[in-house]
Amino acid sequence: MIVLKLGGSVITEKDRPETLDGAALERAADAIAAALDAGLENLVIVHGGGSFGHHNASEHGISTTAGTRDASAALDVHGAMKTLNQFVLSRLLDRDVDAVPVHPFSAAHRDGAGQLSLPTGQIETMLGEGFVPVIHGDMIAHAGAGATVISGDELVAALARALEADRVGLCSTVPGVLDDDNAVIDRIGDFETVADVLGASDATDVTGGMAGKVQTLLELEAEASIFGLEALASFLEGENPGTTID
Ligand SMILES: Nc1ncnc2c1ncn2[C@@H]1O[C@H](COP(=O)(O)OP(=O)(O)OP(=O)(O)O)[C@@H](O)[C@H]1O
Ligand SMILES: C=C(C)CCOP(=O)(O)O
Repeated sequence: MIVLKLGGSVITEKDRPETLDGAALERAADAIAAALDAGLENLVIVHGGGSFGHHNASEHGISTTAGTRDASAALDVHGAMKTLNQFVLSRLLDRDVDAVPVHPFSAAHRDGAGQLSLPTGQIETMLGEGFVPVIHGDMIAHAGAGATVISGDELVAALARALEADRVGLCSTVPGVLDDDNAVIDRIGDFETVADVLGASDATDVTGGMAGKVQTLLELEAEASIFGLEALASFLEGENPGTTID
């Protein structure tokens, strides 16, 4: 079982609202289709927002903790994420990947303590029937707060736990987590050691950028890799490119 996130920073032009990076998405779709053709099974794809979702959420003052009870604001963010999801699906379908959507707003929620509930029976059934589920960062109902943002990174962690993933990969716009000299850090085992070099995203981002990503992945039992688009094929072939978080 592999849970793979396509970072919004890779598949979109993150600093230009609602702009796809078509060439990057096609490269990612090529690598995924080739891996499936070569026999890869049980792949769940998660994608982030990039320039879809983050700008809308930021304009409405919505984050993972600050919610809204205004349905049109929630649907503005959700709609942007569904638009991006449609782009991802169509590029995969063009390559004969049997990709199908999963929209968290209709399935997941947080309780009053912020604890996430994400049903996965539908995803397991999709996998069992040979589909490739494609789920995305979204809005979800949040008890006491209206609706808040759920990041793709949080979905990756929840899915990795629930599906007992063997491998977890985050394909981002950087070749890994970078140190002060912009060199890729090979392995990260605790937050404190790298806290000084971890920042937010360079672009508008309501879910915490690299710091949030590393923190979420450190809580996972499974090892996770953060790598760039050039290393996606090698990750899908079984290697651990970029930075390993364990
Ligand atoms: N030490 C670091 N090493 C690498 N990137 C870092 C570091 N500190 C901050 N960053 C920023 O983190 C960004 C990656 O996080 P971001 O959340 O934007 O990625 P993503 O998951 O690909 O996108 P999205 O959140 O839109 O899905 C990089 O583009 C960079 O701007
Ligand atoms: C709706 C939004 C903004 C979700 C974003 O998910 P992420 O890009 O993985 O942080």
